[in-house]
Amino acid sequence: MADTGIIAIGSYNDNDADALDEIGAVRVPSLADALALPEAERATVKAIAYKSGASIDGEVLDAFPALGLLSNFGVGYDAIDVAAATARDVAVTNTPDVLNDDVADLAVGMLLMQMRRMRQADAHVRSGMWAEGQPFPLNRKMSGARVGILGLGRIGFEIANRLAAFKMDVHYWSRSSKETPAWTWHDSPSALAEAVDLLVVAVVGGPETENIVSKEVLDALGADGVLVNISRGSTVDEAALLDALEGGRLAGAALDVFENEPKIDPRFAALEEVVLQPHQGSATHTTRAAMGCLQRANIEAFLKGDTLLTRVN
Ligand SMILES: NC(=O)c1ccc[n+]([C@@H]2O[C@H](COP(=O)([O-])OP(=O)(O)OC[C@H]3O[C@@H](n4cnc5c(N)ncnc54)[C@H](O)[C@@H]3O)[C@@H](O)[C@H]2O)c1
Ligand SMILES: O=C(O)[C@H](O)CO
Repeated sequence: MADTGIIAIGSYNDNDADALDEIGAVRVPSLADALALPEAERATVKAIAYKSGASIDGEVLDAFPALGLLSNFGVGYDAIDVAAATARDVAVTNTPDVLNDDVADLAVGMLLMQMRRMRQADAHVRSGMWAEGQPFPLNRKMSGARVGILGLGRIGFEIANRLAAFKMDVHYWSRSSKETPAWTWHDSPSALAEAVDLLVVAVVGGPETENIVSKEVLDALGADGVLVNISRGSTVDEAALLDALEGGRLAGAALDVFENEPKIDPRFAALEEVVLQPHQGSATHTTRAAMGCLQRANIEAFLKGDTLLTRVN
């Protein structure tokens, strides 16, 4: 174990791996590998650079008794039991804001891809059907539609801004209404779904929002409805979503996140009107580099005793 007391858990790209090596982190591929380190080595760990969806609870934290910082690579920290960390004086940091644009861009792109059937249109051209004179069937207009954003946080706000530029009638649900006079607040997810045709989920994951997009919400969205999810798979009742799509009670979906990633329910792949993405909302070179910098900046601040940049507890 390096004497810096830093371990990096997870799969990092080459640039991040080099930068982590430079600050003296010991890299291990998974949480299980970190837990398998000898007790004497785990006892020296002061800071963890974390990049994994594996759950960290109190029992895991107890395996690192000298831990003071858990620096998460990602804005969403639903895999981490923050209350358990706080109870053990472990600070938790994340990587907010630097990824807002990319995630919002992907959400808008997925919606456009679903509505204009761009995946099917691409296949139509490649297969030679267009060249043979077969027209591609007409599809659905996106500009001007009624859209709902479930969770008007940092990313939700960026999505709403982009969709407003598509001349959409923007509605939202958040626990409280915001200073956004041009956009309409609703007092429940179902009321929001009732008012719109397209619903974009941008709320946090975790126990409090589990299945917040319930069967009731999907029914309220209705047979012309399209659901976009870039939040976490846990926020949508996936069984209800699959039933609604298969039964024609929802027009389509565009999903970047799933309940059981990356081994998603095979029923999704059989659905023609569903766009599937491999949880790649923030996955551009630029943004991943910024996330890595922020993760390491928190570790460096912690080791120097400075104020953490993006603390969540
Ligand atoms: N697909 C991707 O690659 C990707 C990338 C980044 C973030 N995300 C997800 O997007 C989420 C949102 O990120 P953000 O930076 O906009 O976060 P944020 O904290 O700024 O916004 C989250 C929204 O959820 C709401 N919220 C928080 N706790 C809630 C609760 N208990 N009940 C109901 N609503 C609650 C907040 O009020 C806010 O509207 C992340 O937590 C993460 O899960 C996904
Ligand atoms: O929360 C995030 O930042 C993304 O989902 C990457 O994990």
